[in-house]
Amino acid sequence: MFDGLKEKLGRFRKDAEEVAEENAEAVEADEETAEAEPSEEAETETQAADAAAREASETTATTSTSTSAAAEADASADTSAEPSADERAPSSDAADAGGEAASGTEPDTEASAASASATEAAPETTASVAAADEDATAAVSEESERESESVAETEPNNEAEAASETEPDSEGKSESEESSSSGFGFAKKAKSAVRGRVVIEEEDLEDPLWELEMALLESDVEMSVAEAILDQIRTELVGQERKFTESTGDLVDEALRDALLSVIGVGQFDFDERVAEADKPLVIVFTGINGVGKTTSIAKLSNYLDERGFSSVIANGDTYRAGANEQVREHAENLDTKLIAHEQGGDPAAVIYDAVEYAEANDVDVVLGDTAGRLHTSDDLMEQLAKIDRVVDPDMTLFVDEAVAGQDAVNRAREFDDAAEIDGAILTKADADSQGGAAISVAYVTGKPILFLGTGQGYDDLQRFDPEGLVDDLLGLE
Ligand SMILES: Nc1nc2c(ncn2[C@@H]2O[C@H](COP(=O)(O)OP(=O)(O)OP(=O)(O)O)[C@@H](O)[C@H]2O)c(=O)[nH]1
Repeated sequence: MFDGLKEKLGRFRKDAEEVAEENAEAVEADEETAEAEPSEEAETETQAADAAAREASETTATTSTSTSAAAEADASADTSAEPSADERAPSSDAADAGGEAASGTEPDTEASAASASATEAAPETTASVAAADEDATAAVSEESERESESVAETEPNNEAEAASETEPDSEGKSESEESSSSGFGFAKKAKSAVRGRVVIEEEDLEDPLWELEMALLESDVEMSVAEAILDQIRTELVGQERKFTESTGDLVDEALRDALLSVIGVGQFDFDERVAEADKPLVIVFTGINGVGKTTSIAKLSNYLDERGFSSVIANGDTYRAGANEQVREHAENLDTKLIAHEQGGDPAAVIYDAVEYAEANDVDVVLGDTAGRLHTSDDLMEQLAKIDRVVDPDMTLFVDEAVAGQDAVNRAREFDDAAEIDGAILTKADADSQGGAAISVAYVTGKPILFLGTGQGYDDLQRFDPEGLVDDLLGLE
């Protein structure tokens, strides 16, 4: 059942999960960046530079923190693999915001950490990077320049420098470019990670969502329903800081599950409870077009009620089609259920009325009234339905159509509901439907619940429609 749809939803889950996972990884990596201690090796190699910088800072004013001074200091410290002046600008902001300073100096890899520190500051902590950088900046004397240079020159073979020469500041740049192009600031990412949360950008989900929309439409899901599903996924997944609990896959599944449930579950009520609590007899009339499985569904429902301890009488209100009485009689005999029928061409409202009287006289719990399959475009047949409504005033009108009819079934449900208001729907032949478009759309479009699915030709092949169970089945979450 609905295998094609399952496959399409599976594809979306995979794509969206990958996107979410990418972001989650980025957050984690950045968080490490923000908090990482530099390696011992890098620290040792840069102790001299650190000392020089500190010495210089002790002898000069520490309040000078202008960017131009920083650029000068950087220039004088001079290494081939220096981060850009901008990235290293020791503004007071940078000194305050450890995360951003870390981003600039990139101490998350041995190479870049060493590169940054060897030139001017020991990255004992991100704050100290900024502070030392600031101090070194202030120290623009020839002496400190020479000291820094000599320190750098005395350790020409260290691994860090070699690495920094072969890997200049490209990493730092690409990361800052990445941050700005995604509109997803590093600070926010890091903040999210620190709080154990993950943020997903709408643009990241654009492709998977577009593919999901196409997949839903291909599966005959009504356009407004597909849009409602997408909107809800967007609202739930995008831009929200969500607890990064189990996995990003769970996050996507949860959003998709909620979105599907919100459209599939519209108007649900407990059918069995309604029957149990109703004044007897409860009168149910069935509407729908020819050949979709109305008569078979009535027989199945009679069997379903019987299994739950409710008696029923079938009224053949299909006085229009030759052979209809024989078809229903066969079911009634098979199920040992009372049948009320009139001659072909009789008044359907009168047949159902008789069945109600029979039920009242014989303590029968439920009247199941068949009607002629009619095209929703046929005015007199639709008028007959209105007459049944007036004469019998049924407690429940159930619309029956084929799940396999997809979009057509959805349109018919809407039109029948307009002509003779329905209380719910039965979708037959769900066993032969791989798309699931009608099952997903009918309730949302009509505002009335799908109550049963026909899943075969046997009397037992009638399932209570269970939105949660269906969604879990569609998502393989059972
Ligand atoms: N596979 C499958 N076949 C079904 C299901 N429900 C009904 N059918 C078959 O669909 C065919 C039509 O069913 P009917 O009950 O005669 O349809 P109807 O809507 O009463 O048709 P009219 O009496 O012409 O209005 C029959 O062969 C049924 O066995 C179902 O859930 N699954």
